[in-house]
Amino acid sequence: MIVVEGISKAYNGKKVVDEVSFEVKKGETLVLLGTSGSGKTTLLKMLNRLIQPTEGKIRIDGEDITANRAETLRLKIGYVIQNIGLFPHYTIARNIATVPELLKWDRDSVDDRIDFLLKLMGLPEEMGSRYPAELSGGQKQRVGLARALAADPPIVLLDEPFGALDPITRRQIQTEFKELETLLDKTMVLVTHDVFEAIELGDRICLMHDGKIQQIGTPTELIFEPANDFVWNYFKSQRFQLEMKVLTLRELLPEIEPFDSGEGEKIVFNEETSFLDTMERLEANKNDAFQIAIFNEEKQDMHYTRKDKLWVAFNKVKEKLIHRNQ
Ligand SMILES: Nc1ncnc2c1ncn2[C@@H]1O[C@H](COP(=O)(O)OP(=O)(O)OP(=O)(O)O)[C@@H](O)[C@H]1O
Repeated sequence: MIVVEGISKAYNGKKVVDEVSFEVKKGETLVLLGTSGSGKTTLLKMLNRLIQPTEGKIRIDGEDITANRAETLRLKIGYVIQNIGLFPHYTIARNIATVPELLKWDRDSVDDRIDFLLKLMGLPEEMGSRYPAELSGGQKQRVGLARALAADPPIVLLDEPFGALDPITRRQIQTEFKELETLLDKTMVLVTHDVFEAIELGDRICLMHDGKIQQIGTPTELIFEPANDFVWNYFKSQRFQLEMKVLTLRELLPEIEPFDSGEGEKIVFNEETSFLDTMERLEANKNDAFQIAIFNEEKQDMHYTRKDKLWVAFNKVKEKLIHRNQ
């Protein structure tokens, strides 16, 4: 667990991070979202002591992070930096092996770990002997993540980990990232200025502006219960799509009228799929004569319905959320 208490950073007397406090629970992903220059990267770098705060305290699992040497702290914190930052003169394998080698793992364990991580990231084994310049942007990004995970750190900090990727690759890697089992129990803090990425990956979002937290909460809270005008305006231009993105089929389920014709094509969705992703997948399917099956993993149960009934449920749930907050 990470506890940040009244952290500030000032340059030339101006606070670029201004008395920020929050907690990140074990296994939780907190996204730092905000406009350019709002202090996200500075805040992230204070968590692994790359930047020294002007005031405030940071504790990890109860211990002040300044209690030990910065190098010791960094060994348990994986870090994916902006623009990937691979060492150009090292092979991919050596890049991935950086931290295990610092930790003086034996050769066989390092080699096994490299093989495991290349596989995990969907990269071919032969890539280990290539150099960063011989990889595509998406492949480099995967290597950057593999390197951060190399020594299996309990905490991972990610600064724009999918920046510099085209939107299609970006989305694909985000989805893969979300499904990586290795990351399930990790405590993560991720910086992005991409609102959809924040909703996709964050358990909670911390929206920053001018060095201050404007709101911290679940994606649904930020969209449907904005704390102030800044938060409302920040999401305004994409509001409708964002409403579709934060609501999952699980949240709509109580309002979805069942429909089962018993025949015809069925498209199966997991409950955790967002309404936006559901609709995009349905739009891509030209044949309208299908049924929708929503799978509830806990109950191992299927809920059958139709596209128009999903829209009705979405509008009902949205109305309820809006009214609750008036
Ligand atoms: N070493 C420094 N000296 C002076 N000012 C700095 C320094 N580092 C950062 N700043 C300023 O602090 C502010 C916050 O920068 P930071 O990089 O944390 O923002 P950010 O939210 O991560 O932005 P971006 O999304 O553009 O990366 C900016 O105004 C920046 O110019």
